[in-house]
Amino acid sequence: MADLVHKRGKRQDDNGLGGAVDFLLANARLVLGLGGAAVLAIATLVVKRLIDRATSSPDEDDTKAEQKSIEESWQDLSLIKAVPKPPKKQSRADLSESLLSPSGTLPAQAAETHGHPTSLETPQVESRTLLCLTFQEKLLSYYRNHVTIPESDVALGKQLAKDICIELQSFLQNKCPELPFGSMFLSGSLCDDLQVVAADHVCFMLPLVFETTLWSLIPGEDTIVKDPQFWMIRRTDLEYFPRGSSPWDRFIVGRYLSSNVINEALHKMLVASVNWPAIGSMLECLIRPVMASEELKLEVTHYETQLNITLCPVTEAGDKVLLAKPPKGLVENLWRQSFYRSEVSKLKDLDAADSGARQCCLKILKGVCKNHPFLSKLTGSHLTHVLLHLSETESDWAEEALAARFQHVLEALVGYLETGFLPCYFNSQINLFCELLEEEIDEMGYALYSAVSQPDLLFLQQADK
Ligand SMILES: Nc1ncnc2c1ncn2[C@@H]1O[C@H](COP(=O)(O)OP(=O)(O)O)[C@@H](O)[C@H]1O
Repeated sequence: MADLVHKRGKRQDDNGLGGAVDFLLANARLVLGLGGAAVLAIATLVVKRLIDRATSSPDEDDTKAEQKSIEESWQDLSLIKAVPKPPKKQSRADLSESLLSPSGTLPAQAAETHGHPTSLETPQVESRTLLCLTFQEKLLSYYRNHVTIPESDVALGKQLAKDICIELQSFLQNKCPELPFGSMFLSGSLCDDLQVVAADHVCFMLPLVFETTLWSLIPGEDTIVKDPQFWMIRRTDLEYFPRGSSPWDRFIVGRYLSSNVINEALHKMLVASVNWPAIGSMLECLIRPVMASEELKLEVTHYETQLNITLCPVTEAGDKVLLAKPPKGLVENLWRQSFYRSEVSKLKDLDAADSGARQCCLKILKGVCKNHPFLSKLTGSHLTHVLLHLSETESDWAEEALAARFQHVLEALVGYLETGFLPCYFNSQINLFCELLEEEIDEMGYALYSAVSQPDLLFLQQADK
């Protein structure tokens, strides 16, 4: 009984909070204007959902509660939408349908009609077209003024990284001459002209060379994780070539080469063995290994320049590139297949073939996501795969179609977030969203859903930062 009274009391509190949030949302538009209200609404909705989650009692029907709160959230969002409210209740599942419905003329469609105006077009469509033209200009100006990094900064970052890379390679060779490392090299967006806003991070790829006869790959689907993005590296022929025959045998757990044990050994060396102060003073910079990090990271300060370096142990097996980067909080022996090289070269090839603006579109999106309160978990890799999927159905990637394509990417992203599944372009069984939390997916969904009808919001939130 006391329990029931407690629950009732709690529900009343919840209602009070929910009512206050709804009142706030309904009135924000009057006080703050549309843009301000939208920003406030997204933030408020996330808080509301967190409150919902935190206060919902465990014995409630979880599925029902989840469905209701998603429905309410989309309804709340319709309070701030610039486009007319859809006639029926919106749910997450209806979203892409309504975004793509012919009755709700999209800015993207309007942008495409711009080049071919017909006398039948209503003034309403023309004014939308005009809006989109302005948006195209805004995108290009954002690209020039916020996204693009001065060449001198890129060159400085690369030079600094190269110098540190040489020092680290020679340390590793001296410290562990028995381990067959390949030549360490610089990689990532800084080297592929795909970095945005600031030249602030780079990867050191450290190749691990294995004896092909002693190691074999086990697909992730055949392991307990059942995920095709991950692989295990199994030691074979232990009967004929006992433990110790391979220099990598000391990193075996069970019969498998442990990515985690290799990372731990390297972490120890980075933190305790490398003489960073000496290397730093020689290169006129301050180098600090990051202690509490799941990845192997170095923070470098060189006058005004800040550079984050990630050391990525990597091995190639046939056409596969595997990183010693196990899935978060799961089996430690796993190796992650990286599609970085394939995705970047595919994108560049497509642009080269039709003088397309895919890379420009990608960089604008990366710029937007980089400092966005809810979108920072969307990586360059996620965005690249969305662009590659979209390139299958959209053929016009000329710069003049940038606003339309940008809009389409936002819509496609909302669609993938709805299902919580972003298929890898090179293997549709792999879900590139699989490591995102449900809350993160929801937050991104809200932010992008509102951005579809008001893409300016994305830039507004940047300016506010
Ligand atoms: N040559 C490579 N081979 C395999 N994976 C790579 C390579 N270069 C980079 N990566 C992976 O790609 C990820 C993204 O690279 P990064 O430069 O951080 O791109 P972004 O700026 O888009 O985040 C890195 O974390 C790394 O794991």
